[in-house]
This record gives sequence, structure tokens and C-alpha cells, in this order.
Amino acid sequence: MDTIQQPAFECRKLTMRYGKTLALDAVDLTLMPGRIVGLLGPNGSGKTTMIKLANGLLQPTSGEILIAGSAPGPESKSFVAYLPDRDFLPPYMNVTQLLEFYSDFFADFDRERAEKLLDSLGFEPKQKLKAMSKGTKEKIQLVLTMSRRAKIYLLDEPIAGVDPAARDFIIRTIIGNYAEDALVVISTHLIADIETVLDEVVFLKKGHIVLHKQSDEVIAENGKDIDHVFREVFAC
Ligand SMILES: Nc1ncnc2c1ncn2[C@@H]1O[C@H](COP(=O)(O)OP(=O)(O)OP(=O)(O)O)[C@@H](O)[C@H]1O
Repeated sequence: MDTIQQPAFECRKLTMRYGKTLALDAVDLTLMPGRIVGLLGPNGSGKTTMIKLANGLLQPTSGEILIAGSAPGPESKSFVAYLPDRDFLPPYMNVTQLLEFYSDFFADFDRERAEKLLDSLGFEPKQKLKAMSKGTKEKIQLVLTMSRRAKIYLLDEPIAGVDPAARDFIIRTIIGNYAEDALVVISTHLIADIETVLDEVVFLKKGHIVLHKQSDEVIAENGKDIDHVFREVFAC
């Protein structure tokens, strides 16, 4: 008998206002485990706001967001691996200290996996974060995030600052390092680079979901790739 799966991520009439700005307007969205989902939208469409709400960094104005059935909080932090869209690690730390920091903070951190990945990328143990280029910092932050054996990965713009060759590495790291029953949500507007790994896409426009479908359905219905569909939907 099939067991009924609980959604990994659920928004119910989720609304977020910053003063007069309505960033999310009564959004309903259900994402199931075992999927890689692209949260796609132009600047200011509400992607970061939704991811921050999922991490409990913001409180909704109204409606709710549920992570594996509960409101975000200390418990969900133990199984949600979050990659913010900005630097978030102490800049004075070197590679070894960062590995120790993650091992101390996250019970699900697979240090061996992180060490192997960092070694294959040529990182040196004594290399300090503050001396790394923007793209190199993004790589180490992604390796640390994806080396958690999390149930849910929320990646906010993981490829924005890196060159096309490094983007391929990042995409391989994402698909090579998550458990098959985990949910991966990737927010980006660089769709062409990432669309081949997406099972589902969510198009967010001015705080509304204008499309939520399986990637292959979007391609079949439109006869073009997701990047081109996105450009049409969001044409200025
Ligand atoms: N702290 C804040 N105070 C006021 N308005 C905010 C704040 N954060 C976001 N906003 C506004 O909320 C809306 C959604 O912003 P959000 O950062 O979620 O969009 P985004 O889709 O992640 O954009 P980008 O692709 O540029 O990162 C925008 O109109 C933005 O200006």
C-alpha cells in the first residue's frame, strides 16, 4: 500500500508586506519531497522573501508557511540546509575552521564528503574566506550547504556570482549530493544554466505564482525550453 507523503514545503495564503510593498500576496504552494524545484522570477518578485520566511528569518504578515508540516523554527533548522544570497560565514575563518564550524553546528554535516569535494576543487586547509574571490566563496558555501544530509535544501541564487564553468560544477554538486527523498528549492533568474536539472518550476511575478508545473510539461506544452517560456512570461 502506498503511504501518503507529507508536503516538504507548504504555503497557505502566505502574505508578506514590507510597509506599503506587498512582496507576497496570498500565495498557495505545495512542494513534495524528492523534487528539485526552480523558484524563478525577475528581480523583486518575492523569491528571497519566500525563502527567508521558510527559514523563520521573517514572520508572515498573514497566512502560513509549513516546513515538513510545522512552522519554521529551531526544529526545522536541524533539517533545512539554507544557502543565503549573500556571504554569511565569518570572513576570518580558514577552510579547516569552516569544516569544524559546520561539524559543531549541524549534526547532519558529512565532513568527509565536504573535505573530498573541497580537495577536488583545490582548496587549501589554511585558505581564509576573506582572501577568496566572490565565485570561490560561493563554491565553498555551496559545498558546505550541500554536505549536510538535510531533508530540505533552500538555495537562494547559488550561481549568481560564478563563471559558466563553475556553474556546471555547482549544478553537479547540487544533483550529486542530495538524498533522493530530499526537496531542493533553487531560486534564480539564470534559468538556462540550471533548467535541465529541474523537475518542477514555479514562476513568481510580483508576489503571485503565475505558473507551477513539471518542467517537462512546460517544455511539451510550449514547444520551447523553460528559459524561453520565462522570457515570454516576463517580457518587459
Ligand atoms: N527589507 C525590506 N524592506 C522593504 N522592502 C523589501 C525588503 N526586502 C524586500 N523588499 C521588497 O519586496 C519585494 C520582493 O523582494 P525579494 O527580495 O523577495 O525579491 P527577489 O525575487 O528575491 O529579487 P532578486 O531577484 O532581486 O533577489 C521587492 O519589491 C523588494 O523591494
